[in-house]
Amino acid sequence: MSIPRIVVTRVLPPTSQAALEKLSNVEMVQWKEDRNMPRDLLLNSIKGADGLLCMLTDKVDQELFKVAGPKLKVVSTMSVGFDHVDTAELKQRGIKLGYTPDVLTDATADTTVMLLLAAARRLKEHQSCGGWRDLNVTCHNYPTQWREWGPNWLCAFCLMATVSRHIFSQSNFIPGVQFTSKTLGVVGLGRIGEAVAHRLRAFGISRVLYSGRGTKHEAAARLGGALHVPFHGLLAKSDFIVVCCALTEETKGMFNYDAFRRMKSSAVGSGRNRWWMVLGGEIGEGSYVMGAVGIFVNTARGGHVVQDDLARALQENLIAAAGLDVTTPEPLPTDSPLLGFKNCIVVPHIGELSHKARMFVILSNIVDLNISVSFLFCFSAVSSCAIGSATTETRDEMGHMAVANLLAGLKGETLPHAPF
Ligand SMILES: O=CC(=O)O
Repeated sequence: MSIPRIVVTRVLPPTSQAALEKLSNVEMVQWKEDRNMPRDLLLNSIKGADGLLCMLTDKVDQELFKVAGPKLKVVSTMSVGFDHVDTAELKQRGIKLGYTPDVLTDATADTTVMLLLAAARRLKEHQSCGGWRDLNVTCHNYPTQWREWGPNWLCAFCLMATVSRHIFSQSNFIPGVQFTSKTLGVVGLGRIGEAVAHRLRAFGISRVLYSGRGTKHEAAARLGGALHVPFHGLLAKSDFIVVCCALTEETKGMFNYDAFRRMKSSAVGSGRNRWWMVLGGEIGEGSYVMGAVGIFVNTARGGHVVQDDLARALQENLIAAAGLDVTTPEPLPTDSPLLGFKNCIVVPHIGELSHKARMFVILSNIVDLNISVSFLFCFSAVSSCAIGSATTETRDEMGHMAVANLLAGLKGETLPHAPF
């Protein structure tokens, strides 16, 4: 019997890489550079291979299966999502699929809460601008001078802002909003969705709504009675919306202009909120509003969102703020309008950061806590960005699971972690 040939598209986290390197009786082609394996090289290498260990950034489509040929027995992806794999074609060819569920639930849920907090408390604008345009600060750096604390600083006194418009001229800071007594809408109450809701209950969220296929009685009960509602109901009733579902034909583009239009918003400037303008007279776009809700966070897949529609919704103040871990494409081009909004915080699906970029993020965050700037830098610093699961523990575990799936598949055994 010939030695099985495997293709591994990236260097794995240290301990699973070591395990991979110890394998005997396999012929391995591994892409060792700290960027995605070029497509033509992948196609070239996969010819006649028995197994593929890939990342969420590798497209495993008809073309790849065709080129691989009949020997391919297993595709092991080091990710929980497998929307990059053409599962219909894979099944038809009798190829097994391995993935890495569960281990990244906590890390991704933490990232979701981090983004929700950052968006809800307006971290990007408050931190980068110090709250005072009057001091001639730019929005991408620390202010040259911090304003002293005051009782109305960055707070939601709409009328007062109008009266003192000369003081607040041009400032368009929307105050933060806390979670207490608010409603959370979870799109997809799977493992990650439940973990997010569980965490946010501790922050004082009073009601959890969820949408998606079917009622999740057990998860709903664990959350103290989460309510299953239709998607449009969730949009209309939730103060915060988190996307935690898989990307499928059904969920692709589900957050379009119409969806954003249906979300709650207390941001000033949209037609629905004109009463604020009436009340507030001269209040400009995005001025002070009490408790801005209508916050959208996506840590699932960029494909859930029609990005131009999100930009338009932010532009028109249809929603109060957004937090994104995932975008289309990844990395997001540095000229994307989404990066320009003060109320849109974007982090690069940090899974595949290079060590250099990772160090830069860590250092810059520690040194000056300038999240927006450091992450922006990352976009241009690395070729492949994918954060949700980027903790050392999670990544190591994912690597081991991916190797175990690959080996089981090569031996024709049942994969330890398979989605179907
Ligand atoms: O996004 C991360 C994953 O699917 O593992």
